[in-house]
Amino acid sequence: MEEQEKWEEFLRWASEIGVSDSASHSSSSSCLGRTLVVAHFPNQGGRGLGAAREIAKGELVLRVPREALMTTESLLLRDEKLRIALGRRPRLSSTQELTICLLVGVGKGKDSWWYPYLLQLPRTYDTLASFKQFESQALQVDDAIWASEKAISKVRADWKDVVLIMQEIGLKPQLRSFKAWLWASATISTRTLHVPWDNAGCLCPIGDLFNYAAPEESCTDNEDLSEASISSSQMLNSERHDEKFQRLTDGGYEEDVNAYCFYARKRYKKGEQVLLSYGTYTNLELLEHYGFLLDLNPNDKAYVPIDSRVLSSTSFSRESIYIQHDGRPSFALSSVLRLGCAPQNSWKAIGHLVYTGAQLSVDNEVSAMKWLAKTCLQVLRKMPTTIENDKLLLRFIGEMQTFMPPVCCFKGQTCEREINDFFQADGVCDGIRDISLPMKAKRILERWRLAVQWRFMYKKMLADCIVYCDELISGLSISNVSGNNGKC
Ligand SMILES: C[S@@+](CC[C@H](N)C(=O)[O-])C[C@H]1O[C@@H](n2cnc3c(N)ncnc32)[C@H](O)[C@@H]1O
Repeated sequence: MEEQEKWEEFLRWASEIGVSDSASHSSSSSCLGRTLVVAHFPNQGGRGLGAAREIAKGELVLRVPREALMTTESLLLRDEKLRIALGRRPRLSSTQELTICLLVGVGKGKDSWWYPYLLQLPRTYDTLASFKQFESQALQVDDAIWASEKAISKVRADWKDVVLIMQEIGLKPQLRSFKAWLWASATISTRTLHVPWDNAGCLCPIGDLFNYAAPEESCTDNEDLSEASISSSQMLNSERHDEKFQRLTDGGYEEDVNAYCFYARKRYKKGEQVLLSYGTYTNLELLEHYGFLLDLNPNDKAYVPIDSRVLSSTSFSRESIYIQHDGRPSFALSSVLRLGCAPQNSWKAIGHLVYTGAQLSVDNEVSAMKWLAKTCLQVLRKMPTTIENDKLLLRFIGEMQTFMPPVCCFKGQTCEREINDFFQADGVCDGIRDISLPMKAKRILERWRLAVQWRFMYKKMLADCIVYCDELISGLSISNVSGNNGKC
């Protein structure tokens, strides 16, 4: 079957089971077309859902009935043998169960009820768990390397746990392999949506085509519902779901209608991509769970080492002490630094002031900012490459992704060693012919690009923090001098 045919078959199947982008009932052969269309958005997730018309903020844009959702429960309902096998293993995690169920579903081929949906799933993913040693090392920052190594060993341990069960239930050897497990776990990690009855969540046909945008803090007034040109029934829906604007995600399972419902988080023009917030994630978390990064992520964070004595003398959690995406210290980081730069014997007495976020004194503020700038600089200096090196390397990787320049092109470049390491990495040179890279090498190249982009953005946050601190210090010094002048 041609790709187009498979796709139309999928939309027909979804329409027949009640998936719809329209509030009014329709017997159309496609579940989309009235509010949403599938389109390609090269810089924002590739395949995604675009607005088929102007969409008002708060409007219901898609409804996926419970029957269409692929969950462990719905899969087990259709497979008694599997239900009995899993029933005998109560120690499996809900995600392990769903992963096995998904592989069993894939193994059924055309006999699976979800076959048209399964055919549309991506073949590969770039989540941290799929990183090999070369890509993990390319992250350069210990915490990030550790996160990727942890993700890799977790997915392997989960697989080892269930190999016997998969054999027992007669899963074909290629579906029992680690490669298949990695694929199924990444499918679940990147595509499941929350449901109240299962921690593993659900796979939601059509609903999982929404690409991600980070949640915004507040919605602008000029996008108010009253201005939107929506019908009264849509308005009713909008009013009913007013509270959803306050939430971090804009879709959810609704018991009263037995369906997963998705709402527009803002007004969309025709043709614009309709995006969904899966939650608040740093770039490392996005990479870990979804295999991509945002160039501009308002929730990104960089952690710097802090003296444990200062840390333990406040009640701020370690997670709250970070540099923000724009280089500014978080409230907790500023507070902790102010305390750390004050004499230790005064910590108890000034603790309450620190929690209010107030500056203690100009000198204290300058010391805190100096300490932060110095720490960022030390961290940057310890990195194997600079921001400029990474920028250049990203350019080279981009070029290598479109055409393969001869290796001698990189001779003498600062990133020559890392490029050589790429060619030494497992699988890159297998089957390499003149200028075209084999598929496996292209996958490694993409994951390497993500790793370099991640470390580049991490370093950029530290560099921006230095600029922020320097500006603050000079501002404070000027006002201090003029203040002193005034006194004199
Ligand atoms: C739920 S799926 C969204 C649909 C997906 N693009 C598809 O073709 O099926 C989530 C995946 O889409 C991609 N994605 C989503 N939002 C993205 C974004 N803003 N930028 C880049 N990739 C994104 C990532 O690969 C992610 O794992």
